[in-house]
Amino acid sequence: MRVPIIAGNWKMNNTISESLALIEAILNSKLSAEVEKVVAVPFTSLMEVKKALKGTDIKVAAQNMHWEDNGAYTGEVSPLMLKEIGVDYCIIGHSERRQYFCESDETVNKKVKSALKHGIKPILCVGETLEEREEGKEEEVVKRQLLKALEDVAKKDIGNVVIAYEPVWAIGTGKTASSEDANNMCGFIRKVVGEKYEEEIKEVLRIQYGGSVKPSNIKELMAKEEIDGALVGGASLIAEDFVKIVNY
Ligand SMILES: O=C(CO)COP(=O)(O)O
Repeated sequence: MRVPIIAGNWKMNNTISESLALIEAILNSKLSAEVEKVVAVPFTSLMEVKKALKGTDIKVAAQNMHWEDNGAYTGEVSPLMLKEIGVDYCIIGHSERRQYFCESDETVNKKVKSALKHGIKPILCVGETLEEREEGKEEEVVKRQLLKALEDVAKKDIGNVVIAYEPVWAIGTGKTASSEDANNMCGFIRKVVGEKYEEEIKEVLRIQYGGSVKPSNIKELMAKEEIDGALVGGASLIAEDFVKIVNY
């Protein structure tokens, strides 16, 4: 049984006080205990949000990290710093980081390995652009991203990796991949990872869909065999919507 995992990616939104107000609003509602819940908040809010969530079953994620423990990397945040705060997960390789901040398959791989080494669970993002999909290359692109990101990742660690399939053209655009397309790609991801490791991995690997997930489409997505959760952007900034998505 794969426990469903719904994560809100706040992106570059919410100051510390705004973050705490959103957490308070979320905690005012009853959230399903059967779903693993994660909020990926800006670095500046991590510590306060972690404290505010103490005693709840909501996990905290960073949205990025450097792969080195420390060093001359001005402006970067290391896994040790995240670990001390008690961060549980870290989003790695989000398409916005690939697109705007030169994140490559190589740096994604370094970050995934570093996160695992430090006991931070990566939420590894993969997904094709519209152009790549129109050229029929979506599987080729996602397979390349996956195999490179998981290079030298040991079999014993793979159960701690969550994969998020986020087609770039569906992010923040209001366009959702059809539940069939999302399901097919999540199935393809499961197959690729199963081939790289072993068949049993397929049973435990959790794969999220991300891209314009809303209260109105979550049920249909989660009903699909291969989709184990969602990585939610815009809708996770509205407490009521996030709660509805978690309680799908
Ligand atoms: O990028 C996303 C989550 O990481 C998806 O964002 P939206 O839900 O705003 O489309």
